[in-house]
Amino acid sequence: MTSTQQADAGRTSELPKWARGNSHRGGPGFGELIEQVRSVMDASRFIAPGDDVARELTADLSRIVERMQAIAVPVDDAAADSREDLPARGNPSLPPFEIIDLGSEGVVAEIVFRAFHLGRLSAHGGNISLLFDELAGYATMHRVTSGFARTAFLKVDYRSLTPIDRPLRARVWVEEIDGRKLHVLGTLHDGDRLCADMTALFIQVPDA
Ligand SMILES: CCCCCCCCCC(=O)SCCNC(=O)CCNC(=O)[C@H](O)C(C)(C)COP(=O)(O)OP(=O)(O)OC[C@H]1O[C@@H](n2cnc3c(N)ncnc32)[C@H](O)[C@@H]1OP(=O)(O)O
Repeated sequence: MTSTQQADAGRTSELPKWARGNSHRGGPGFGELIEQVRSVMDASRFIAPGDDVARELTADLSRIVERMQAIAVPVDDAAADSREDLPARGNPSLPPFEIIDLGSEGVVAEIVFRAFHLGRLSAHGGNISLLFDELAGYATMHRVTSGFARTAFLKVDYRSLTPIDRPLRARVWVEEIDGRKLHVLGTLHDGDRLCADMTALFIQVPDA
C-alpha cells in the first residue's frame, strides 16, 4: 500500500484520479531527467556567460526543448506532478521535497532548497510559500470527504533565514474543519530553529 493510499483511508470517496499518483509514468529514467532539469535551473543561477557562450547554450537547450515538445501528452497523462516515488512528484517547478509521513495527522516532508530557490542569502520567500501551499494540498486532500480543496488564502510568517543546500523539515496539518472550510497550519524548521510558519484557508470544491 502506498503512502497516498494509506492516508486515503479516512475519505468517504476516492482521491481524484489526478491525485492518486503512480511510480511508472515516464519510465525508470524519468527521475534522473527531472534531476538534470533541476540542475540546469540551479546552474543558470550562477553564470555570467559572454554572448557567444549564451547563444551556444541557448541553441543546445532549444534542441532539448524541441525534443520534449515533440513527445508532449495531455497534462493529465504527463509524468511530472504524478510520480509519487520522486521528489515533489517529479514536478520541477516545485521545491524538491520528500514525504516522510502522510496521514490524517497531516504531512511531514523533508525539503532541500537549492541554488534555483535562492533569494538574497537565503531561500526566496515565494518558494517557501509554494512549498507550504503544495503540502497543504496534501494535508487537505486526505481530510476532505470528496473532491479536493483549493487555497483561499495562505499567510507565511518568515521567522528566521531559511538556508539552501541542507535538509529542512516541514510539517503541515489541518487544524480545524468547518463545513467546506479547512483551516491549515504549518511550520518549517532547520533543526530546532523555526524558519517560517504558515496559516491558510482551503475550501473544499468538487473535482470538476
Ligand atoms: C496529492 C496531491 C496534492 C496536490 C496539491 C496541490 C495543491 C495546490 C493548491 C492550490 O494552489 S489551489 C490554486 C490556488 N487557489 C485558487 O486558485 C482558488 C481561487 N479561488 C476560488 O476558486 C474560490 O474563491 C474558492 C474555491 C477559494 C472559494 O469559492 P467558493 O465559491 O467555493 O466559496 P465561497 O466564496 O462561497 O466561500 C465559502 C466560505 O469560505 C469563505 N472564504 C472564501 N474565500 C475566503 C478568503 N479568501 N478569506 C476568508 N474566507 C474566505 C467564505 O467567506 C465562505 O465562508 P462562510 O461559509 O462562513 O460564509
